[in-house]
Amino acid sequence: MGWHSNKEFFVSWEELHRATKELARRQLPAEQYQGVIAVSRGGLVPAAIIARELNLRTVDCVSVSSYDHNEQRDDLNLLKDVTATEDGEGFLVVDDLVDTGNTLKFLRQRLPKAKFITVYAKPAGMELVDDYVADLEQDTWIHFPWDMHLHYVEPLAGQES
Ligand SMILES: O=P(O)(O)OC[C@H]1O[C@H](OP(=O)(O)OP(=O)(O)O)[C@H](O)[C@@H]1O
Ligand code: HPA
Ligand SMILES: [Mg+2]
Repeated sequence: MGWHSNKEFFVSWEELHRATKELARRQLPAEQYQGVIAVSRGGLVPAAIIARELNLRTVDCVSVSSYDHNEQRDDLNLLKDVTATEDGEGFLVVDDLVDTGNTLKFLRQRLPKAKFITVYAKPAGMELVDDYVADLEQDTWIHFPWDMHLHYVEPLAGQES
């Protein structure tokens, strides 16, 4: 868990789909875009949904690796670059969330003309993103559906002490 906080926010597949479709709706009209760039890996599922809703068939991805320095991920480098565009003009860059903003700060240098959108945003990174659907407090850890598994929970009556 490392730098995880006490508060947790669990996102189901259905809720992620709903929120990402809402994000797509806000990007209309679709004709202003040439394609979508997913920020791998968290942005892959949201980017697929955005591309489907906006009928964009050019989908590229970018992969960023980070190193932990005193719990701050401040040293980023490109593991996989974008080939679909030089500067991001006419492209939507999609990620699952912006937290500290380090990932998007780095990608804005690479793709200065792109529009950056995320499904969720925390306060520290909000100004790095052009649009998002829901904001959460900085000390809330978001759990995405691909990181989870359904499991049994005891009934309330069985939890009485
Ligand atoms: O705003 P930041 O503080 O940079 O944090 C947000 C980024 O961190 C997570 O990705 P991560 O690098 O953990 O990799 P993953 O997408 O492969 O899970 C998340 O998917 C965002 O891309
Ligand atoms: N959840 C999942 N991945 C993350 C988060 C989060 O809250 N912040 C940075 N990467
Ligand atoms: Mg990511």
